[in-house]
Amino acid sequence: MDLVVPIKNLDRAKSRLRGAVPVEQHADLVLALLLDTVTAALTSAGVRRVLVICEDKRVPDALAGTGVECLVERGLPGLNAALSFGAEHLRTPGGTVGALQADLPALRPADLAGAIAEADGRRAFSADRPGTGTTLLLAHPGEALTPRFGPGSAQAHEATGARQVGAGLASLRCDVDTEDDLAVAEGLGLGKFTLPFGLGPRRAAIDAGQWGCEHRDEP
Ligand SMILES: Nc1nc2c(ncn2[C@@H]2O[C@H](COP(=O)(O)OP(=O)(O)OP(=O)(O)O)[C@@H](O)[C@H]2O)c(=O)[nH]1
Ligand SMILES: C=C(OP(=O)(O)O)C(=O)O
Repeated sequence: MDLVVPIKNLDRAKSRLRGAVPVEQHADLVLALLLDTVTAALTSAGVRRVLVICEDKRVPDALAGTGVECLVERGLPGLNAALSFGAEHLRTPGGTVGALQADLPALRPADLAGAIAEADGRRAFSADRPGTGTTLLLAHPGEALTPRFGPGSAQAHEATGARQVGAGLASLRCDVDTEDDLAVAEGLGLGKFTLPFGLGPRRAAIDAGQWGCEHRDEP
């Protein structure tokens, strides 16, 4: 099983998360979410290769030495095109390709392995917490990925013949689009890269006077 993970330009990515941290740390937070996701994925049973498709040269630099592969794309027309490009790069005869979202900082390798095992070689997807989006898509062995990510992608993937897996696997379903999502992920247990951006460490830094004054409770 080989997984492709898409990430756009770090300054433009995760716009709904803007303001969760001081503006100069936004790209670092996006990168931290990615690093926790892909390093967890690479240690999951059943996962062989993890390939990040990015738009930003800071990403391959940050992934150096992790074992996660990376290609910088230029000008592909959007998320699904980037995913298909990566999946075709990974595809081998009879091998399985999948797509994993880049914003799963609480991901536990056992949860990803559990979803892959539950799919048992069938085309499958895992929904996000609200149930409308997709955090993981697995193709049928040997077949193209045929991604349908975007608004309402859970239903769109179901319509392509994918069955839902991992309904009870919280860390796989917890994508982080908003500051509230970050708090939920923190409750599940953030990976080491995202941990410093959680509310707990930030609260401690605020109390110690080491955080941007716009985040202080008192003026
Ligand atoms: N390589 C690549 N990645 C993309 C592209 N478009 C979106 N992505 C990534 O695909 C994932 C889902 O993208 P979106 O839902 O559009 O955006 P987002 O960055 O998660 O967040 P918002 O800006 O808050 O919507 C994110 O990891 C994006 O960074 C693209 O054209 N190329
Ligand atoms: C693109 C998707 O997710 P998000 O907007 O949460 O990144 C999706 O779930 O298909």
